[in-house]
Amino acid sequence: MSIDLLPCRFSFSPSAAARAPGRRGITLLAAGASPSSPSRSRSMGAPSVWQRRVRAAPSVPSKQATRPVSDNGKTRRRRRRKPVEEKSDERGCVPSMEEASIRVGTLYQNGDPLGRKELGRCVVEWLRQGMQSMASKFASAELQGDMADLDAAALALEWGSADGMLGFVIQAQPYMSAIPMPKGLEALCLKACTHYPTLFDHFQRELRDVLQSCQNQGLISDWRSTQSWKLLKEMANSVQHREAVRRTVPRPKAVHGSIGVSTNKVKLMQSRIEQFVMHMSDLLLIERDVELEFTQEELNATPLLDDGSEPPKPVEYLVSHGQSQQEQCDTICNLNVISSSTGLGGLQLVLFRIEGGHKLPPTTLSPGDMVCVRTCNSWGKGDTSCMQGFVYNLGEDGCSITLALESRHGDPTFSRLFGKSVRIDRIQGLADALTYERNLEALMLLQRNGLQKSNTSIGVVATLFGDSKDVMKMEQNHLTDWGESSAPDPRISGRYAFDASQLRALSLGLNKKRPVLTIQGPPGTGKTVLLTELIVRAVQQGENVLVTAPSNAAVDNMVERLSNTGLNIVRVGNPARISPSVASKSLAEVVNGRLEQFRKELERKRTDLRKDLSQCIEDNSLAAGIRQLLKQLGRDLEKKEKEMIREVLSDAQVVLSTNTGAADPLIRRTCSFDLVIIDEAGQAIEPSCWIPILQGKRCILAGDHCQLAPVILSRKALDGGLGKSLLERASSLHDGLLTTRLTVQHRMNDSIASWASKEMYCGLLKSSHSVALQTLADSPVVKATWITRCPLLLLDTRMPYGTVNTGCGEHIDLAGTGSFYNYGEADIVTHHVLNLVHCGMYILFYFN
Ligand SMILES: Nc1ncnc2c1ncn2[C@@H]1O[C@H](COP(=O)(O)OP(=O)(O)OP(=O)(O)O)[C@@H](O)[C@H]1O
Repeated sequence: MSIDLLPCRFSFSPSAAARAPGRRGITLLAAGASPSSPSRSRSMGAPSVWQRRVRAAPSVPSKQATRPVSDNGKTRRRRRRKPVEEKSDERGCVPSMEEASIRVGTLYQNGDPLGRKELGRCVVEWLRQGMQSMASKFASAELQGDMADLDAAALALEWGSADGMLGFVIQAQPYMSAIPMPKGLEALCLKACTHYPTLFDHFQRELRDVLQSCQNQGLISDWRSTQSWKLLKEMANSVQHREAVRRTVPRPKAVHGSIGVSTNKVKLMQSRIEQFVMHMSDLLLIERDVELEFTQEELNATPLLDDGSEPPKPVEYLVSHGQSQQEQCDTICNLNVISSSTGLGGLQLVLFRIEGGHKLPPTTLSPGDMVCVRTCNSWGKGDTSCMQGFVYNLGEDGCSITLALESRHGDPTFSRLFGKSVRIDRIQGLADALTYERNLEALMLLQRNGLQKSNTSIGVVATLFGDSKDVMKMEQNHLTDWGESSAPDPRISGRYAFDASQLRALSLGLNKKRPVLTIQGPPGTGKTVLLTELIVRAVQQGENVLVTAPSNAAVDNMVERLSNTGLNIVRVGNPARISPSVASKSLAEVVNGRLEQFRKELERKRTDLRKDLSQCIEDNSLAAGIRQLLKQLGRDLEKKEKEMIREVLSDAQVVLSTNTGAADPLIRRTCSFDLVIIDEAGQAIEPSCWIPILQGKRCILAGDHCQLAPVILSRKALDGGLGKSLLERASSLHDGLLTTRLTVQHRMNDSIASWASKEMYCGLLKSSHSVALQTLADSPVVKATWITRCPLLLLDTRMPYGTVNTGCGEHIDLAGTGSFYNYGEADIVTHHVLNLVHCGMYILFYFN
């Protein structure tokens, strides 16, 4: 998973670890924050399983320092590694032909760590270096004293679960990808670095070495009594861990019977998946590094007070005189934590007020905005470590703001907020650690489970990674069917008179035996209308549906459309990011609504018990009993909430979330879906689509890859293919078998549509006769003038012979943003819009 697939040179340099995130400016400490490559000088994230509790520490033992030390303090060199190190110095670690030809498929799948025999020395050495870097990071946290903040029990608990083990594998990836893979052995490396027992084995060994080295340097007295080692042992003793590493029965092999193709073909598919996963993981990491870099630039760009003008009263100054700075930067300084409570889904809702009871400065922050939260000094200068959160709401009194944070009490960074001055900054491009982790996790699940018999989406995976012959074979074996559905005639719809291309899409989409359908629809061809109809009919034919989209706005749009269909729908997601217009369908609101009575009753009991407690004269057993009862009430509420969430989700006919949101354990653990529908799929990167897809038996992707593509910041990731959506990839597979096109647009005058049709859609986009000739003047509220009768107006700012009109030349922004300005053109557009408004367009717009 390295970016550059160079032949490996195993001359380990401590720089990989020394350039650890903690050395650099800001360290993002979001809950679930994921690591970025520790060896990339530009990256700044840090391992999340660890980092959730452990801040990146600067000093990392070097290779010399990590040399094993015997208990008597003398250096003991590990004999079995010596030849590798010596040889690699001479010629690099170039695999032999024999090694390079090791078939990944021949590796056994049980829980024993993979050894040198299976992996070969180059891969073993590669693993060693990656795990050494991770172990060094962990040990340095111990040296820094940050381990004291660790909630060891919680960490052990987390580790001792299937999720925790997967989490460990994910956390290890950046360290592994920081080390170039031995050339020709990439698939083997990928296999090894996703095999939990192997990774754990190497990590354990390296941590021991690092700690021993610290002892040798006099930095710790006894490596065995360090917290990190004890914690590791505790984890290793957990039942889950032991089960995972001692599984002697091989994992169920990919069963060709369930997709009807030969074992060899399944192996080929698996190796295609592995290559895909490796490539995408690389690209995700590259993109994440650039996001982090961008984020840091934004954070660094947040202006601080001018050093030369020291204000006498810093808080007053910031609140009054510093308003414009704060407003401009969407920053609020000098906030204090007032209270915190747990919201649905485990989010911490933290209420902040400005010190001294001042009003908040004017701000453009609004609910749903992503912010960075950190402590600051009285001059507003922010700390280097920050947490990620969302604006939940702004207090009506204008003095408070509530943020939803994913971090919890007990997390060092979270706890640090209490009693301190806090500042929050809106960061437009704040790298979302959780999204990165979830995308990566989806890729790993695809690789690990994609072709397992137990995987409900095996048909989808086989279709998207098999060749055309495989797809034909699946059909011959009656496992799939690519024809139209035999469901009730889709022409009978109370809502729309669908055009022929829409009817075909409906019919294909309702075929339960079709694993994949992509619906490509140019603008205005009725994708949203069609999906709504499809969902209603899918539910009618007994399917339960997961609907996702890359953005919250697109999901909310679908929620709105489905709201009046009578279906039982639930919108899952961060309440702060759900549009108020559909909040009534959100999981939080539905659950809260159903629990209202229970809560009231519980509150009444609590009040009575508190009254009783206040009447206890002594702190005797009666008082203790009452306190116990109060605690029990809290537990009852938590339990009831969980039950209710489960009930609401399993009752729902349609669950809606963003692609990333579909990884929410609430959905994963509670629901299984017959059909997954991804709207605006042309705007989603492929890894994110695998999050929902792996949760359903079949999938439908709708969108238009000729419109907006996924937003990718890194040129390298874009060139590598991260910007190519699954919609686009699937449309070109199997001679177009997976795709259908909507060809009639129902929105605009034909003069507009035909231009788009010619330029973008090979002339295939036609206009519905109901709109083909319509102009603004046809509206009863718009005055008919030449402007409103003109369906397409092109304003050319050039003079005859090509010279540009005065004032219409382009100017580059002198501030160096790279933006261009054209005041002349802006004037012309303003003038035109004013003309339209005078003709009544405002009223038309208002009613439309
Ligand atoms: N069969 C139809 N008959 C009449 N009107 C239709 C039909 N299908 C779609 N429309 C109308 O066409 C317009 C565009 O539909 P819709 O928003 O579903 O298209 P879309 O493909 O999702 O658009 P976009 O690409 O902008 O997202 C809407 O006003 C819708 O009511």
